[in-house]
Amino acid sequence: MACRSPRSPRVMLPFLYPLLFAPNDAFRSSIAAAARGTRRSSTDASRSTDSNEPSPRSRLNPAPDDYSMSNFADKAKLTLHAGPGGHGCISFMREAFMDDGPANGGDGGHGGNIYIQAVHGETSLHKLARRKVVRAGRGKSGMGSSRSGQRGEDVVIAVPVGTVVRELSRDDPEAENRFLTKRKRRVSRDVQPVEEGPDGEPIEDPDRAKWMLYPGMSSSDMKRLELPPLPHRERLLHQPKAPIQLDLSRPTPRPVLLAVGGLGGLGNPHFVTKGTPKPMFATRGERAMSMEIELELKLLADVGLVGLPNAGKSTLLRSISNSRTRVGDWAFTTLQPNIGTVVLDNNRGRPLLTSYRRVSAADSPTPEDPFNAYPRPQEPEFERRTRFTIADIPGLIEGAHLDKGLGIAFLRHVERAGVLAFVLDLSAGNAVAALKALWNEVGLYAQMREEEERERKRQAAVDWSAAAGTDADDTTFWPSHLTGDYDAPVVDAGGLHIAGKPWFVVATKGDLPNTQDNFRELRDYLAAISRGEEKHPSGVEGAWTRDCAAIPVSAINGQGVDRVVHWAVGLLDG
Ligand SMILES: Nc1nc2c(ncn2[C@@H]2O[C@H](COP(=O)(O)OP(=O)(O)OP(=O)(O)O)[C@@H](O)[C@H]2O)c(=O)[nH]1
Ligand SMILES: [Mg+2]
Repeated sequence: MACRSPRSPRVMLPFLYPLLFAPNDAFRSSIAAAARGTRRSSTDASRSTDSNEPSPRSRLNPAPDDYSMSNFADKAKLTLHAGPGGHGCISFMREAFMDDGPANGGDGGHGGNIYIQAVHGETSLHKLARRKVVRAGRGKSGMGSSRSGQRGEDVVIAVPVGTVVRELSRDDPEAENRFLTKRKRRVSRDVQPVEEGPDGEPIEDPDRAKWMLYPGMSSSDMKRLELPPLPHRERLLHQPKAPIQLDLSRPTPRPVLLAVGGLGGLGNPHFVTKGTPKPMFATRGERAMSMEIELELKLLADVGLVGLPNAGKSTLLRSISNSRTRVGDWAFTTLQPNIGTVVLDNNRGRPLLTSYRRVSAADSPTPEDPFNAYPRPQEPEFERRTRFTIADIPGLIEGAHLDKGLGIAFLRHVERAGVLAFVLDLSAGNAVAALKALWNEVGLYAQMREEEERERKRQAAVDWSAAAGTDADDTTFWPSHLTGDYDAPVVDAGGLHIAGKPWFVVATKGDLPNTQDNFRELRDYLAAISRGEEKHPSGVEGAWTRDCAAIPVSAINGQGVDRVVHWAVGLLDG
């Protein structure tokens, strides 16, 4: 068959087989080296022994544009609007030979609820941060012929595992109304009810606004109309008490309720009595509650990498996981946290390491779970660990805890890691000094977080339960510090929640010349800490100093990195 291409097939050959047409041998050999996976110390031409040769690119020494980056946000503020209930209907049966039939107005549908659920697969809050407002569906109003309105659609907000939810404020008009009605009833029991205002005008009953009157009624009929007491209705789901504080540190098996939709109004058949066979009224649907919440994502990695900028954290992550994080020979290459997964299997079906992790909810780091989002097994369970995750964050600089550089905003991602790995560049000055500087920043950050947490707990001690929902009474409506029984919780200061974690040092760039002495000094310093001769570098009393190790690696060559995996797993298993 004739070739369809108008061009000669020879024209395409250089594109299809570039090696055959390579201009010189250097190009050919560099391709071959890359294909063999040969890794070479690179990066800095001045450091390189053969500075004229361009550094061969590999997975561990990629070009600065060879990386994958996705949108990422670790904070979001959302305004939630639960769905208002649909109104009840005022209607009467009309049929042939029955022009004045019984009441047959349908009930309004309930408003939609808003839930939150932590799921695997979500990795960022950027979509929610952009969305800002979440609305559940409004309940449809009831219709004639006893047709009830449709229920408003529920909304489930899917968030990544590791999201912390905090309620900032809420506005629940119905709860306020219930509280006021309750108080009014209590007052009217003791004092004669006042029927007229100062100008002689009758005071409008606040409950009156909850009724829908037949539109064809004359105004005099409306004035004369005696409305029955509002029916007391229990919601099927109770609005969670304020303030909502959730730590979704594991996937939630079912969605957790945040804001409950308003009840639908009742149709006029509900109010048929002997005295009122044709009620010309029905109730309105409840107004919806709205709430402002703050979401904060604390990525949940097993190991957190902490280091100065350009120390080689991302290269290390690439060397032990399949991460495609960006690597470059300048500070702040990494601008957002990356999570890499280390698979403990050499892909031959045989595990490289045997490791077990505890999966008991009761023993997990006590997530605040007032809504019983997690079923809690009593007995601790162990599960074979087949993988663990590592978080790589932007480098920390001195003063990071004062928000210098980028690191502080991301330290929260390593805050909850089980193990901290300090990555130190052996070729960049004294490693001991660098370790002390890093621990100093981390320690100060930890203290700052604890202070913040204390402040939050102090705020949470204020009981705004009347705004929370249905069971308001006089003593709980006012914040408890105003009623005099406020007692600030006492929390230990000192940053132990981070300094108490197991940690080790990865001394990287060991392939560069003149790094041995630096490593030796670092190793001796860590040994002295383990023996108790030196203080923990953070200076925090009672910090973890059991077995402080330094592992020399050359991440760019993939040398020594297996030990990092073994050591991390050893610490994770405890
Ligand atoms: N010679 C040598 N160079 C390395 C090694 N590890 C990393 N590098 C180089 O050091 C430079 C910085 O590496 P990165 O992994 O981007 O460092 P980082 O700590 O993630 O930097 P930031 O994201 O900016 O904090 C890159 O040019 C790497 O190629 C190593 O083991 N040996
Ligand atoms: Mg990096």
